[in-house]
Order: sequence, then structure tokens, then C-alpha cells
Amino acid sequence: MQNDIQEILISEEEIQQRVKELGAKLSDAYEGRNPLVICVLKGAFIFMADLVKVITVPVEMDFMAVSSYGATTKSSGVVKIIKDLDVPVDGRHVLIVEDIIDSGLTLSYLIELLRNRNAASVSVVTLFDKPAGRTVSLEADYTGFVIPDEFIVGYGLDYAEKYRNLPYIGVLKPEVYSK
Ligand SMILES: O=P(O)(O)OC[C@H]1O[C@H](OP(=O)(O)OP(=O)(O)O)[C@H](O)[C@@H]1O
Ligand code: HPA
Ligand SMILES: [Mg+2]
Repeated sequence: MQNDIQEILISEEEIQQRVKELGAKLSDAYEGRNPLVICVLKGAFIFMADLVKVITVPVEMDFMAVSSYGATTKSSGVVKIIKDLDVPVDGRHVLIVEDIIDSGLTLSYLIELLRNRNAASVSVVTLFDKPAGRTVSLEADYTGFVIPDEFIVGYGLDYAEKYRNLPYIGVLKPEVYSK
């Protein structure tokens, strides 16, 4: 698995440090609001787990699974709901936890969906933002790292379901895509 990585873009230590900073900001922002924190599966599962441990206000959690990439490095443009939320969001302060914003299609779809379900507020925290990938205009409320126009893997992010368990963010060797 490590042999497929061309370069480590962000180390495990850098990620952990930034997650702590985001947790502190969110704890201040959500003081007294008991947010519903929504993890966008599968990519965000590791970030979600690390982030909620450093948020100091009481939160509730739910999980939604969506997919639009499959075994490619380009979005299909169609966001498929694989698992919906278990709880209603109306009147709730919702915080969407994403691993990456690339084209922006996944998040624009989710934000619209949760607004239509009458959430009291919808905010987004993403660990990675790839502005060069955008096809719809969209910005997160809280961002960990802005990354260059490369397909990254690790810390929850996959290529064809592999590499999610790398503790750092790496760039794949180009030959891996063409195997
Ligand atoms: O801004 P976008 O271009 O929509 O890309 C970002 C989304 O794509 C990835 O999910 P994917 O569809 O690969 O599912 P996964 O989380 O199960 O890997 C990633 O985890 C984000 O949810
Ligand atoms: O760069 C990426 N890596 C992994 N999954 C992704 N989904 C959108 N962009 C990416
Ligand atoms: Mg994926």
C-alpha cells in the first residue's frame, strides 16, 4: 500500500494538530446550541471520530452515506444516497462533517437537502478543500487544509476503496490509476 504513494502531502502530526484547532473553534461556535453533527460516510469517518473527541460542548451524532466517485478520480456528478439519517433535522443546528470538498457536488446536494428538511442552521466543516476541482460555487464554514489539484488518499479518503487506513495524506503514483 505504501509503495503506491508518490509523496506524503500532509503528515499524521499536522493533521492531528489541525483537528485540535478545528475542535476548539467549533466548541466556541456551538456553545449552548447542542448541534447535530452529521458524518458524511465513508470518507469522513476518521475525521469525524477524531474531531468529536476534541469538541467540548455536548453533541448528537448521525451518519449519512453518499457516493459519487466509485472507482475513478472524477465525480460522476450523480450523488447517490446509500444511507439516510436516522433522526429528523427540523429545528436542529446541523454541522456537516466532510473529509474533502472537490467539485462541491456532494455538499451542495446535502446542504440543499438539509435546508429543505428545515434545519435551524446548516454549517460545514471540511478537513480538506481542493478549490481547483470546483464545478459549483461553494465554501465551507471551517476548513482544515487547502490542497493542490491532486487526487489524495488516506485518513479516510480512498481510491477504489483502498488507502482509507493510511494515517497521513498521500498523493498516489500516476501508474496506480492506470493499472
Ligand atoms: O466535492 P465532491 O466532488 O462531491 O467530492 C467530495 C466527496 O467525494 C468523496 O466521497 P465519495 O463519493 O468518493 O464516497 P466515499 O466517501 O464513500 O469515498 C468525498 O468523501 C466527499 O464526500
Ligand atoms: O482527492 C480526492 N481523493 C479521494 N476522494 C475524493 N473525492 C473527491 N476528491 C477526492
Ligand atoms: Mg471515495
